[in-house]
Amino acid sequence: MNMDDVARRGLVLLGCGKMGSALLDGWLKGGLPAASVWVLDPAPSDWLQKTGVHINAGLPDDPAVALVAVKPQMMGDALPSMQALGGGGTLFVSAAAGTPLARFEAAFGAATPIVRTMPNTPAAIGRGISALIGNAAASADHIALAEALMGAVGQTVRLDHETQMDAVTAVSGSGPAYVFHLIETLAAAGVAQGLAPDLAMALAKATVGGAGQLAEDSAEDPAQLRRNVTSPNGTTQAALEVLMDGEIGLPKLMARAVAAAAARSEELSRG
Ligand SMILES: NC(=O)C1=CN([C@@H]2O[C@H](COP(=O)(O)OP(=O)(O)OC[C@H]3O[C@@H](n4cnc5c(N)ncnc54)[C@H](OP(=O)(O)O)[C@@H]3O)[C@@H](O)[C@H]2O)C=CC1
Ligand SMILES: O=C(O)[C@@H]1CCC=N1
Repeated sequence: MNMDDVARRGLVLLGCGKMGSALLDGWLKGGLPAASVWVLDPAPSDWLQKTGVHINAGLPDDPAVALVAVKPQMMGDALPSMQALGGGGTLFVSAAAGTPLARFEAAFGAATPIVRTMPNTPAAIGRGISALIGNAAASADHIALAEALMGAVGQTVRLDHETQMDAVTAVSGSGPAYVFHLIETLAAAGVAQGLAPDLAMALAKATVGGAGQLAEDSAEDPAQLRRNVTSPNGTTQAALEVLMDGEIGLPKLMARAVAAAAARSEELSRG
């Protein structure tokens, strides 16, 4: 099974908020026909209504995939609308944070193939990364289908253990927010140094975007790329002495932030 099967049999998307929209945007841009998509969402956005997908309409009998993208706290209300698809030929994929595979097995039966994934919002431009792990009922074909689906909007990685999902969520699921905050704070710091806000924001966005692309494309690792910018006793060194401070610098701050996100993911999993 691949994206052609998804186009032929259909994809049901439960919840089309920020993450569901980012995924759908990426799939539609990648060529998935709007007519192959059925979305269930109580308040469809203007953007969604313009896409041409089926919205809150009767579901196909045997869609290839049913993807869950509602908040963990909404599962109890939302999952019953997919009940009819459980135990059939449909692969369930969950993008929800802090919601174990066992939660879906309880809703749809342990024989239902379910893949848990953690995507991120750069999926909207085909630059996401999604980690995946399946339940016992998910065959190699099911995992391959989930990989094709998430691979259509970025990179994919397979996990060995579901317990890794808390840390993955904290690094790549939530990670775009940390980077957006870096852009905000870098621009604000430029304004504090006398730059006009528009100019500071343009510099910050291009710097983070360009550095991210360079880190992905370069044969050198990020530590070496950092050293390449840092002239001895120059301007970057002056800044890094602040950022890399052992007590109040970024390493400790980032470790605390990621630990807080992972702890929250684990807490959500316990219900
Ligand atoms: N945002 C992100 O960057 C990421 C999010 N995720 C996960 O994706 C999931 C969705 O998050 P996010 O998109 O941010 O949240 P949003 O609140 O933006 O989206 C959830 C959507 O589901 C809708 N919804 C609520 N109840 C139901 C229901 N009963 N049936 C169908 N749809 C319903 C909501 O409608 P309404 O607003 O009207 O309630 C909303 O449109 C979460 O589980 C989150 O953990 C995973 C990775 C990254
Ligand atoms: O903040 C959240 O809970 C979700 C999961 C990862 C990103 N957003």
